[in-house]
Amino acid sequence: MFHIKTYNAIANEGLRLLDKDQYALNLGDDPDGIILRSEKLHGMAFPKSLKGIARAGAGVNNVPVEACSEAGVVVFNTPGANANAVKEIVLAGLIMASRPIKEGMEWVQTLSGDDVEKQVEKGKSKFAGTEISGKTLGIIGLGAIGSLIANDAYRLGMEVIGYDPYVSVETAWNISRRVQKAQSIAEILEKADYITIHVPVTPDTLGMVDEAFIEQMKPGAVLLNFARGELVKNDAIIAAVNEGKVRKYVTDFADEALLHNENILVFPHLGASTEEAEVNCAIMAAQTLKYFLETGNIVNSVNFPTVDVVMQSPIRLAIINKNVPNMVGQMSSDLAKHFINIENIINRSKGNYAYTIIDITETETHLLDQVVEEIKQIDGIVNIRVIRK
Ligand SMILES: NC(=O)c1ccc[n+]([C@@H]2O[C@H](COP(=O)([O-])OP(=O)(O)OC[C@H]3O[C@@H](n4cnc5c(N)ncnc54)[C@H](O)[C@@H]3O)[C@@H](O)[C@H]2O)c1
Ligand SMILES: O=C(O)CC[C@@H](O)C(=O)O
Repeated sequence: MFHIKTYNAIANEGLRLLDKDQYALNLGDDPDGIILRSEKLHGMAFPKSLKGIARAGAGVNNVPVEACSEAGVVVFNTPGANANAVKEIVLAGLIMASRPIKEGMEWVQTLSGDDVEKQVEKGKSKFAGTEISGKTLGIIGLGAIGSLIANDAYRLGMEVIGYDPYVSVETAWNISRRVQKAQSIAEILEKADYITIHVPVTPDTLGMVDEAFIEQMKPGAVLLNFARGELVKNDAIIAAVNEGKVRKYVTDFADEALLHNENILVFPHLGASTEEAEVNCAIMAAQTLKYFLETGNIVNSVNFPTVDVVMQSPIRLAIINKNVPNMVGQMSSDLAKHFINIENIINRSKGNYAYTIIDITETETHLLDQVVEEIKQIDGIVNIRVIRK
């Protein structure tokens, strides 16, 4: 029986994939796996039982990924599962930044009398806006979300220019050839009337929108941030909005300092909040975690390499080890010492850690226990799991 702890509202369509005869949900303090959305796990002491954490979403900055690697906990996310939801809200943000729709709708509710229609026609000029068609949209980060926005903004009549020095080949294939490729962020800032950012928070991107970034923007440009609050220095953007250098700042990340400013549109982290995205993310998170717990195979991990091998032997050893020389040699020789036959072995690394799967022939329990203990003693082994078919 695997124990799974959940945080935040995880759609039932995902949770119901964890069959009741094999999985217990939110029972006890020793989970094998965690499924969460935006709950912050920084500072959490990991129970020894914990093997995997699945983020039902794209960003993993609420999970202490490095500490997870050290503890041998595999962290997964759900690439692309909520991208369409974010794309749609960004398109709404582009239009809301261009036309005072919300203000107009609030005003119309204040009217009364038989001549509401006449009052509307007389007063509506205060709510005229501009169009996005013909304007230039700069996109920083052409991943799952940025690439969808690029294609649709182009279809809506915008000139689109994108910057992403690490774009994946798969995503690049999906981006319309009409989307121009910028060589630098400076090129985007020089040309764009609207700038939208879709990069993860990393040491490189943290606070990327600062005074120097804003200084390079076209006067009166609009900035949209549906990626993460930490990417933008709030003091800098508030000052720029107040001075009129930035026409509007549209963000999905609330902070008290951003509220009650007519030129800052704050959404309550709604980017992924659609029925479809919540279901997609929950299903992908549950499937990925289940696959890992049951087979040891890793897909969609942010801290360990993809290792996806059909299990053809009765016993699998799934080992997390430091990425240092001679780990596989030492593990193999421990098995050889006990005349245990290896049917398949694979070792892949990602950064400072590696994952090794060793499929072996049927082995008596006492012998298996002994060899597992010996492998655990090898310097550089983080943890080892025995999975039976
Ligand atoms: N508002 C929300 O509810 C919501 C929902 C989903 C995702 N997000 C945020 O959006 C981010 C992007 O999501 P995604 O699904 O598109 O992820 P993704 O991994 O598919 O795309 C991220 C892209 O950013 C690029 N990138 C990384 N560093 C860069 C840099 N310095 N300059 C330019 N490009 C860079 C990568 O190459 C990649 O193509 C997530 O990390 C998350 O923080 C927010
Ligand atoms: O779960 C959510 O509502 C937000 C998820 C989003 O921030 C993400 O990074 O995918």
